[in-house]
Amino acid sequence: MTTAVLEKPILSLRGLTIVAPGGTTLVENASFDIGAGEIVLLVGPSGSGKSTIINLLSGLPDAKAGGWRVTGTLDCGGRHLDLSRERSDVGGLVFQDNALFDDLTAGENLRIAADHAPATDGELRTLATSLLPDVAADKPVSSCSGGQQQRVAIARTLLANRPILFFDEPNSGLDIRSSRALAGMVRDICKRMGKPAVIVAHHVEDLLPEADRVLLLDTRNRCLRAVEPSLDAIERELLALDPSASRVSDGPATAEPSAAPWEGRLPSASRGHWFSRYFLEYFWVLCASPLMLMYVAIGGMIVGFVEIWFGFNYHSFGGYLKSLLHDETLVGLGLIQVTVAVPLITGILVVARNNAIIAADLGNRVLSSQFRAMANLRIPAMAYLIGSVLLNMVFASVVLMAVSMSTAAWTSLQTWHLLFPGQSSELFRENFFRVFLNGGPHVTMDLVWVLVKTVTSSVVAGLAAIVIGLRKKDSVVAINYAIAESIIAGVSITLFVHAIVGIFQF
Ligand SMILES: Nc1ncnc2c1ncn2[C@@H]1O[C@H](COP(=O)(O)OP(=O)(O)OP(=O)(O)O)[C@@H](O)[C@H]1O
Repeated sequence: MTTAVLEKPILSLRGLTIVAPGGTTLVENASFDIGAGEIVLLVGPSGSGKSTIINLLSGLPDAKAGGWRVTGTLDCGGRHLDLSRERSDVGGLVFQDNALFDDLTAGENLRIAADHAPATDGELRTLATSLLPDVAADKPVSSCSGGQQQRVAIARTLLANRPILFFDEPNSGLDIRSSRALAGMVRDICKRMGKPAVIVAHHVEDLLPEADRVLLLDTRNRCLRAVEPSLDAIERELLALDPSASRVSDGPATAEPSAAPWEGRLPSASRGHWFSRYFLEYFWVLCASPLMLMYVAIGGMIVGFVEIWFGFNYHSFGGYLKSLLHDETLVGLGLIQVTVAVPLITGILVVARNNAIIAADLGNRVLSSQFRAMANLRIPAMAYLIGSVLLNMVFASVVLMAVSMSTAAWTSLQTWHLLFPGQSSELFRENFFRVFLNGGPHVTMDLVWVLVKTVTSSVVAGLAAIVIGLRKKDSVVAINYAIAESIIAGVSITLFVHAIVGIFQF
């Protein structure tokens, strides 16, 4: 472990130990100092813990959530933090994927950071906006180029006004010229602000000319140590840690990497396999998840209770004729429950929930370019995803209807027992299901109509959710709108289909 000795460090970290949830120690008792305006490159094998360290120092909750163990102390700006108890907030982090707020304009991304910063002076704002001469403040970030988005992300982090800047692989995916321009920009920022920057990078060549120091995360000794800031030296050190890596830090962090864990793990599979893979994924979420089953079961129970309770207690002839008209009332309530009430309520419940899921699922796939990736990889997205969704909407409508019908009938029976204690369940069954037990062609037709309206409303509502979900999405907010739209469209379609079929039915 090496501790750089600086006259006036901005940040002093002592005894940093990080243990990952699985029990792997990433660093042990590491210490380092960073001085004003310094640029430090943090290098190390893939998976060694570089991002974890800068996330931790930037105060990101997930760096310490879920079983991570961290110890060490940090001194920065006159504050002393015990990292085992306190969260560090000394770092402003530029995320690898920029993590811009895509529902805000470029200007708003900057303003919201400034508005939540401890203090931002005019000079800082000038510096931040000077990075964006070619970006209009009212430009949506989704229409900025990749380079512009990165500069918006850097400017936003500057305005957060934290003592140290952290960059997580800022030059991955940049060409040499852009990568050098980025390094120059970071140098300029550090000089003008007098703040240090720590850059996590795999491709260090273009960043090295601007770096003051290089720190290596040594996976063998689990320490952070200084390395000569030259490409040869860095390459040598990384190869020593991971002899199988052919290029700088592209190999995994394990001491003896091999392809063994992958052996036999990539068997080829037919299209049928992939269709069923997606089909089962949607089957679970749209049809068979315990939450869904519980949801429609409870829906059915409420219908079953309400129908019998109010059907008898608010009979048009009052309590006087309740017993006299008992049998015929039960017949009517049974017919309405099976052919109208349960299909309608269950249809609405299923479509509302599933349309939200479909719009969210497809919307996220659109936003994260998954359909483009599928097209590029010649994966038939329409067959796998859309086909699976529609088939599952049909399944869900029938299966869940059956669940809901059962719980509705059971609850009706229990409610009837409450109202007519001592009567036999047989009496209930004979009358409640009399129309269906007697059989006949009109009964079959009634049940066919139930099936028609159930499946039709589910498929048409599902199609609406698919169309809405597949529309272009620029932001998370667009997905939220799509979810709301698809619920409204789905429920309206269900009401409409049930009303129209009801007219034909009776
Ligand atoms: N949520 C998590 N739960 C368990 N282990 C995790 C979690 N997140 C990361 N890790 C593990 O912690 C280690 C360090 O991850 P980290 O992302 O910090 O590495 P890195 O050096 O930045 O890697 P790379 O250079 O490939 O981005 C890895 O071995 C990773 O598998």
